[in-house]
Amino acid sequence: MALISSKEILQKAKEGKYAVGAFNVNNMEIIQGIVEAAEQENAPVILQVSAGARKYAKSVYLTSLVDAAIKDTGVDVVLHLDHGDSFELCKSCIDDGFTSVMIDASKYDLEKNIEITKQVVEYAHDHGVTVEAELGKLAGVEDAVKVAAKDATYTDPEEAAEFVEKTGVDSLAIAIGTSHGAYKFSGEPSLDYARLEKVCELIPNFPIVLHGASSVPQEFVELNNKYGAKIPGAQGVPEEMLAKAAKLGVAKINVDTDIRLAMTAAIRKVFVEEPEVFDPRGYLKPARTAVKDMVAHKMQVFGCAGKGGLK
Ligand SMILES: O=C(CO)COP(=O)(O)O
Ligand SMILES: O=C[C@H](O)COP(=O)(O)O
Ligand SMILES: [Zn+2]
Ligand SMILES: [Zn+2]
Repeated sequence: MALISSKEILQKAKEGKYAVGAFNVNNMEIIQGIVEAAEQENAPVILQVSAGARKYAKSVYLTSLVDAAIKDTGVDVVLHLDHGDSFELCKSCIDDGFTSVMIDASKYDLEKNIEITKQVVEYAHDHGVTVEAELGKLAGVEDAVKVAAKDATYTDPEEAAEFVEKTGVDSLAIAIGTSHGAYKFSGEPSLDYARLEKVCELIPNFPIVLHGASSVPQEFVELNNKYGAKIPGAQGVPEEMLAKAAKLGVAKINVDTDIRLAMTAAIRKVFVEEPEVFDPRGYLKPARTAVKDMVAHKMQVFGCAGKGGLK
């Protein structure tokens, strides 16, 4: 039981044609819910911290809580920086004890993205830390975009191969039609599987990462709306599409929005149905259980349940 880098678990996932779930964490209940799900399902697990999460909770709280979760459950955990936007932030997280970092320089041109990513890879590998990078742009991508626009934002497979070769990065996030948040598709959900297959053909045995991969389960959306939320029309990536992506070569699948939806629905339910409750444990306990159950289900969908290090 330890904090581990993502090297081995993502390599095994790639070989086994399943994906490891990477879940965003912001507080104790979220960490507990996820790690308890990993224990129950005996699944490998990645806990990821965004710059915003680090600002909200502070590295020292998050790293201490993750240490406690490992002690409590015996589960191996990867502690990963999500969407690091500079070398300095990645370095700071490595110095804080993170075992994996993402350098997201996808907003820059290819040359600058390669340059910044290489700098992070050098420092990270010196410290036994794995690095994820990103090529292509996710945000604002619609399934109905015209081919020219689509080619400009989706990841170019040839460029991906060049990028991996030149940077020495350990995994790569690509854009094939997913996007962050609760509103992913305006029409029918669709992913560019052909592009994913091409990337995997050009860079074999290399872990591909899918961001913006929440499913936005309609049961959570309806529960939230029933108890006072206003999130009409929220739509995510259907589970069967994620299972297919994992089979085709995606080894890490990122989930944040579904955690938010599951937690908030559980809390709203208590507030509406039990208005006499004002002890935070009264609503945070069901919220934690909702996270655990949702994450355990994801681990089955991604195929990583049963692939963990527990005896
Ligand atoms: O990609 C993510 C974090 O990096 C999360 O994506 P979602 O918004 O789909 O949960
Ligand atoms: O990719 C983004 C994640 O959902 C993290 O979101 P955040 O920056 O609001 O913490
Ligand atoms: Zn993001
Ligand atoms: Zn992301």
